[in-house]
Amino acid sequence: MLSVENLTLKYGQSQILHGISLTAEPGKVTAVTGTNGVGKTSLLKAIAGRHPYSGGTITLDGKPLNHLSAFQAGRAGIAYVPQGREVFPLMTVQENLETGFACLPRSEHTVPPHIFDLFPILKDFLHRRGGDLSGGQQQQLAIARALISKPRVLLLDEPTEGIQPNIIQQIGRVIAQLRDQGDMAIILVEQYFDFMWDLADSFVAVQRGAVSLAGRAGEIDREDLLARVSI
Ligand SMILES: Nc1ncnc2c1ncn2[C@@H]1O[C@H](COP(=O)(O)OP(=O)(O)OP(=O)(O)O)[C@@H](O)[C@H]1O
Repeated sequence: MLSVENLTLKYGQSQILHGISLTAEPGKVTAVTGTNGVGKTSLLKAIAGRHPYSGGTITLDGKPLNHLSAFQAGRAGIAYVPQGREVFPLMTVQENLETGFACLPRSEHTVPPHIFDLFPILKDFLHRRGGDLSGGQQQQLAIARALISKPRVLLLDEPTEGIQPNIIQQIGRVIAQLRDQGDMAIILVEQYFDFMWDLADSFVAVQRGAVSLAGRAGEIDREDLLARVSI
């Protein structure tokens, strides 16, 4: 289980996260939602070692992850799918997938076949350049690349942003499949309300860098949550 406690984060003098706490359990989707600029991406970056946090703790299965670098976080089992996907446009799909090997020992540098069961289109397009894929295909590639390291925690930052509806559905099915495997904790940052409402096992609403509402599916009131994440 990933546990974040009282996390604070600053950009220069400006404090963005004011003591965020959440837990993400294996086999569950934890949705983090909120309007633009409340600090959702900053939270994921802190967990993924992409930006230093100024206070609080992050633990994985009880073991503190003390201000890890992105590489160390990857080695510890945390994979991050950034907002905007960050696919390398001039590299092929195969080469993009291979960048996911960075945190793995050389003996494990193979793309597991189940990646192509989840995303068959990537097998067909292995030799296409990343930049020639559609937005939805790039999103699938970005998730597949993150899965290469067999993470224990998968961080997804707005996977539906700018994606056509049929691919959104497909991405939803993949997230549900990964959740149902039972061994991966998934943190889904998402503003597409119905998508995350249908998928998540628990919810964390963030307002101005702090948690304003949190609870499990079934316990949380839909309208209450919706009101907190709407402009
Ligand atoms: N590198 C940075 N330097 C300074 N300020 C930043 C930086 N990155 C983000 N911010 C600011 O921090 C705040 C939180 O940004 P963040 O991207 O974490 O929010 P968010 O909830 O993910 O928003 P969005 O949904 O628009 O991605 C915003 O006010 C943003 O302008």
